[in-house]
Amino acid sequence: MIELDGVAHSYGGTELFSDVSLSMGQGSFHFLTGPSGAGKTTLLKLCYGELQPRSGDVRLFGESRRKMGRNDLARARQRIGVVHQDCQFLDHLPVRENVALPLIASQRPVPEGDLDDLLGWVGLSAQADALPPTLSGGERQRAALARAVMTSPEVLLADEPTGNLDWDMSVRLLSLLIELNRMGTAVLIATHDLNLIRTAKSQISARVLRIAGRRMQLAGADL
Ligand SMILES: Nc1ncnc2c1ncn2[C@@H]1O[C@H](COP(=O)(O)OP(=O)(O)OP(=O)(O)O)[C@@H](O)[C@H]1O
Repeated sequence: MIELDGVAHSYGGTELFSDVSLSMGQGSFHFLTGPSGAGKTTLLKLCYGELQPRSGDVRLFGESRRKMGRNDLARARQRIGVVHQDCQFLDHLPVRENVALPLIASQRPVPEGDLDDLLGWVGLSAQADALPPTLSGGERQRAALARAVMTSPEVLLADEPTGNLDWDMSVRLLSLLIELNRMGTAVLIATHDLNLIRTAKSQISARVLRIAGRRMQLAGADL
């Protein structure tokens, strides 16, 4: 579904990484870990076509990113859900409208029953009419996850989705991501949290990739 083949990326002439390859197939589960600044967010941006690689190829659903026009890219991105690290919301709109935004923005109808189900799934039914600034960190992350899956994406990319959460809330969020994966969504989570990775690996089969020193490798068996 998403493939990176010998990809390199640099900012302002400084190479961040090179020769990175990754294949996210249907129903796969990947973790991406590595030190701060190694390029995890950048790699996620390459995976959803936000950035073009300096060299190598990125294929989204079989199509090379280089050959995709704006409409092709928009179509591919409708099949990819992204939970961003900073999970921004429109603060003047209630949670339910924020969650529905991907449909509203692409002028698609919002099935209210599905929206209610989704809010229930992430445990935010009681907060549906609240404004984002009143949410806790865990509630914000769950609202961001609900928004990312509103369009039933085939792939979900999550950038540090448990970044500011306590352990119980991290495990709760992880269980939602695992449930989504069991329903067939390919999932990639960028995280520093090795305990989270170990917890996930006790429940599902996941590949753990580590990006460091400008290269990406499979992490050791202890992870
Ligand atoms: N648009 C940009 N222009 C220039 N440099 C950038 C840009 N985006 C990121 N960088 C730099 O590239 C490096 C990698 O950033 P990136 O956010 O991909 O790392 P990361 O592994 O996700 O870090 P963290 O774990 O701290 O979130 C950092 O040194 C960052 O400052």
